[in-house]
Amino acid sequence: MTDSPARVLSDDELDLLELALGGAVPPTVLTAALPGVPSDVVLTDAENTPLARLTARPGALPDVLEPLKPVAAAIGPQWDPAVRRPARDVRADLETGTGDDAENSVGLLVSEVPTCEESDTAVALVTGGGTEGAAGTPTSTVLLLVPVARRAPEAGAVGAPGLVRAASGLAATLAERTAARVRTVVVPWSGLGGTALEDVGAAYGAARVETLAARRSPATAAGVAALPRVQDDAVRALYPPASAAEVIRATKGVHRRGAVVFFTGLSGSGKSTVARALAAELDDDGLGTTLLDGDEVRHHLSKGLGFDRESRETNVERIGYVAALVAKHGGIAVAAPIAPFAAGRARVRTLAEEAGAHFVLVHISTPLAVCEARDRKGFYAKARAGEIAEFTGISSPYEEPDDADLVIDTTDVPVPDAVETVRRHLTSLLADPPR
Ligand SMILES: Nc1ncnc2c1ncn2[C@@H]1O[C@H](COP(=O)(O)OS(=O)(=O)O)[C@@H](OP(=O)(O)O)[C@H]1O
Ligand SMILES: Nc1ncnc2c1ncn2[C@@H]1O[C@H](COP(=O)(O)OP(=O)(O)O)[C@@H](O)[C@H]1O
Repeated sequence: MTDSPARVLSDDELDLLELALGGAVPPTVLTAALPGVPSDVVLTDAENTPLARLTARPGALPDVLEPLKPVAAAIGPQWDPAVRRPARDVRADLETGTGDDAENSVGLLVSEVPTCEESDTAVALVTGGGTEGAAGTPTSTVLLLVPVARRAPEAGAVGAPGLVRAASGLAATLAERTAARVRTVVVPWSGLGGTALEDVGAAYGAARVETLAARRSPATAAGVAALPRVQDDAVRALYPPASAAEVIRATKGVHRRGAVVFFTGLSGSGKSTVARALAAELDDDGLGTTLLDGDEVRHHLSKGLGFDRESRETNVERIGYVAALVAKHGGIAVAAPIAPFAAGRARVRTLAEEAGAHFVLVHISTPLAVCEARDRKGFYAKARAGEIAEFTGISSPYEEPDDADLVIDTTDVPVPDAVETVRRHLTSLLADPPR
């Protein structure tokens, strides 16, 4: 770790950092998007993981970007390392031409779930039929560029995992209907930084870039825009008004009983990693999920609180209060603080139950030795050296839960398995009828 000042990046800024680290945009684009950034700064995620260092050469704006730790990967198709690759690696593949052809390549931007019309457009673009590109020459290499943001999609919109799966469907269609070599490439993209998505696509190595959704005909665009209304109209045509209102309400999830999924465990045990991946999976299942990550909460809800027993109890109580509020209105709250004390955890269970919500206590029981060996943030080394007081597991206690609904040791349980265990448990609870 370095002692340079740290700057915690938002989800959108993290997307831009990942692009810059991968060589898709120059570091100056990142610098310009971080107003007031000092000339030597460590960029971290919301969990304080030092991801990169940004420094300035004399007399210039910061434009030297040095990776420190890899950006943590969650699970889901959008995080598959086979498709979420740095721009420079994708470009190098094209240029060294292991069966690829950089000169005769096209990048197809799949920024929205492709319609039938766009599948046909993509085939036409690749075979050279009826398009202005490449003068009728079939394209030999296709990059299906799928821009995905970390931030949650708007309610009702297809999220990142769904978009990647839909793009893979298009890749299969292209492989079937054309002779081109097709690769799906996930591009971290929040829109921040002012660079055009087409230019970012070009930085992945494609000779030209086409945006599929921009080629939608007015009729298709209007059809897509009208879909939610059409669905409700179909319900109204089948049911009398009072029944239709109930059917529409039910399809929008208004009646669902909420839940609080509360992770507890040592620092570095894997709470955030599993909780984040779980929240993304639940979102993808259409269950609106609110993530209350331990470290992130301390930047906002619990800003200024320390790590003495009383401050920790206050912190956990606040998390429990917000989580119960979310769950009371049918939402799913996923919280991941250390929550070292049994009394605080019991209080959260009570708050959730009083809100009529399900409560799941997940103990991430990864042993101290493993957490310390991971030391992603360098805190254990500092705690051992006496530079951090009252550090959980070193100089402050962790009371092991005896009431956990699930106990998962991530030493030998991979992230997807841990997520699946919690998801299965939660899904069976949510199958309960509403209150
Ligand atoms: N003294 C001390 N002890 C434990 N942890 C410390 C301390 N100082 C800072 N940190 C960082 O803060 C994160 C834990 O905050 P929490 O809000 O989860 O803790 S608590 O529930 O209030 O006990 C924890 O984050 P995670 O590693 O994500 O658990 C640490 O990075
Ligand atoms: N099976 C696993 N489950 C969760 N995290 C794992 C696993 N294997 C390795 N890790 C790593 O352990 C670290 C856990 O950190 P984090 O999720 O921030 O823990 P916490 O939130 O409990 O402090 C991450 O760097 C993660 O990549």
